[in-house]
Parts: sequence; C-alpha cells; structure tokens
Amino acid sequence: MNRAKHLNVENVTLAYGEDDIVHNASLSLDKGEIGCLLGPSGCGKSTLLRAIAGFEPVKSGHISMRGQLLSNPQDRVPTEQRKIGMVFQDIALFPHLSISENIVFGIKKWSKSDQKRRVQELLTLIGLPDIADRYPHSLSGGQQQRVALARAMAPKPDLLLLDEPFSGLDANLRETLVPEIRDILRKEQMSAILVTHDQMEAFAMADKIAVMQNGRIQQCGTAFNIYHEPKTRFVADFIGLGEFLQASIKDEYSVDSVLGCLVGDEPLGYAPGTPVELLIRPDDIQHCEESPLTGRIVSKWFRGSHYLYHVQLDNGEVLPCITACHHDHDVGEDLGISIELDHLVVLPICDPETGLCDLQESEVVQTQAIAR
Ligand SMILES: Nc1ncnc2c1ncn2[C@@H]1O[C@H](COP(=O)(O)OP(=O)(O)OP(=O)(O)O)[C@@H](O)[C@H]1O
Repeated sequence: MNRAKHLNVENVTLAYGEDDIVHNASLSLDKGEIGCLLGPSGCGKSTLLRAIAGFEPVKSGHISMRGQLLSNPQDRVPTEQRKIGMVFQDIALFPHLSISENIVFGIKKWSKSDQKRRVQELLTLIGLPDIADRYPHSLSGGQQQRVALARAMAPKPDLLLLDEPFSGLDANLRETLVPEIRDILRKEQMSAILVTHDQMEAFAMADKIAVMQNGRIQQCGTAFNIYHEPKTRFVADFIGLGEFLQASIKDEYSVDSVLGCLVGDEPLGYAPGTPVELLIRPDDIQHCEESPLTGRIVSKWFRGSHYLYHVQLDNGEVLPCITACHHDHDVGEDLGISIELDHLVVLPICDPETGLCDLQESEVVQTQAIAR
C-alpha cells in the first residue's frame, strides 16, 4: 500500500516575478523525520522553506501535509492555518515578556492549566526547568535559542521549520547545541526541516539531506549516502573534502589511473577507454611507511586529532591523505601512501569551460573496489 508521507513536496517550481528560483523540487518526510535543505548561499533553500510555510505561492507542483493539500498553483492554505512552527536565525524572543509568557504566546487559547503544564513540560525538555520567570536578556544565546525552539514547539505543530537557527552562535556553542536540539525534536517526535549551508550541522541533525544548487535538488539522501555515493560532481565537491583523479575506463568493472587499476564489483556503465574522474576522499588514502607508492607533501593542516596532508604524485596529480597526528612530516618530504578505497565513485569529465556535464551521464556509479 502506498501510504501518504507526512510532508510531500512534489515537483515544485517557485518564481519571483518572471524568474524561476526553485526548479521542480521534490522532497518528502515521514512523521518524526528531520530533513535538511543544504546548499550554498542563494541556491533557493529559504525560498523553498518559505513556500512550505505558505509565504510564497507555487508556480507548478504541489505541497501537502498529512494528506491535505497546502499549496498548488490554484490554492494556498494561509500560513496561520498550516500548523507549522518556525525558528529563525535572529532568535526574536519578546524582550518584555518572561520566558513562560514567551512560550505561552502560541497557545493562548489553551486553558490556563494546560498552558502551565505545557510550559513546564517544554522547559524540562530543553533542560532549563527553572527559568519560567526570567526574561530573555538574562539568558545566554544558546539558552535563548532553546527557548525559541520551545516557543515554536508549544502548539505541537505538524512541522517545524528551522531557518539557519544556529548561524548566529559561536562554533563551540553550535557543536553542543545542534545534537541537543536534535534530541529534543526526537523526544517530541517532531518532524522538522533545517535550512543550512553548514554540512556538519546537516550531518549532526538530519535523517535526510537535500543538497541544492542553483534552485535544483541535486541529490536527496542520508548523510552517509551523499558523502559516499554522490550522484553529481557538484555534490561530490560540496560535501566533504576530496580530489578528482583523471582515470580511464578499462573494462566493465575497472578503471586505470595513476594509482593503478582499481576494480569494483558493479558495472561502471561506460565504454572502455572513456576518460572519467575518480573521486578520492582523504580517508581513501592512508599513510603507510613501507608503501612503494609515495607522494611529495605540498600542504599540511593540523586538525587536532589528525593531520590532513596533500601529496603530489609523480604525474602532478594531488591527493588528500589523513594521518594520525603522531605522523608529523614536513612540506616537501615524501610520504608513503596506500589506497583504501571502499568503493569507486566515477564521474564523467566536465566541460572545462562551462563546468557542465550532461546530467544524464553524471549519474555516478559506485562500486566496491579493490586495488590490483
Ligand atoms: N523577495 C525576493 N524577490 C526577488 N528575488 C529574491 C527574493 N528573495 C530571494 N530572492 C533571490 O532568490 C534566490 C534564492 O534566494 P534564497 O534566499 O532562497 O537562497 P538561500 O539558498 O536561502 O540563500 P542564503 O543561504 O544566502 O539565505 C537568490 O538569487 C535571491 O537573490
């Protein structure tokens, strides 16, 4: 049986005036799932979020929640009737209201006893049970953002929209707050969509990530999928670190490259001799003192628990390589490396002038790989 998704965004195109900003976007969430729109500035994340909230009309396609139509080109359920809560970057608590009055703001129609119970329930949930009578100015930024979340969650909305809620906070605070907020949402079984350009936030928070570029969802999947199985050059480039090695299809399952012949267990889908690019992540290349394969260190970053080196091979290609931080080598030294590829990620060569590859062809093939 094909059960309706909690949220369904189907083939949605959005425009400002004559300009299409979001093209044919599709995304769905189950109840309690946390989704994320991830992409660079200006790619259309907030515009799509605003359409889900009901602030923007859809030009084509439709948005529905719990089986009920919210938007199509003819009809739009007003924002205030959508049962959607919102949390923004600027925390915007009402400064003249106490914390409990702030939280009660969206549930004023509830009975006083229910309001009181809900406020205490939420304050306990956000780990600040004793602040009901305090005012926003007396709280830290992280505490204020947790209260803003509690205020948005108070009416038990069907969906929570979080538009860059962490970007005003410093890096240390973000690191602790993001998983805390994910846990709070999980405890309330709250479906949510986070908008961010920060992939670590997306990875820490979301069950499902939609990577956007120029108004298009390039790929939608788990953090693991989009990191290890990117479907386009853009996703491979935008998510995580990595380098592209020139390679050539050898046969159905293998490519030739400067690292030798790499073999996968899935057909690569290209004719022998086709030039392709092979994605290499830093964790695919390990330091190995005894390895006959070496690269000259051209850059070195200290990352606390490890070093990230870039090493240049004899043919000039540069590869990333992670080592434990006791392997402290200098730029200019030769580093022994071994290849630890779990799977092959092979992409067609992009046009060097336009940077474009045929989308049809840019479907990536990943295979379990062994070096031989
Ligand atoms: N009200 C508007 N009228 C016309 N164009 C707009 C409007 N709002 C946004 N845009 C344009 O639409 C495009 C997408 O903007 P949007 O804010 O959705 O991107 P974003 O991915 O959320 O970016 P950021 O991460 O910087 O907030 C941008 O080119 C932006 O200039």
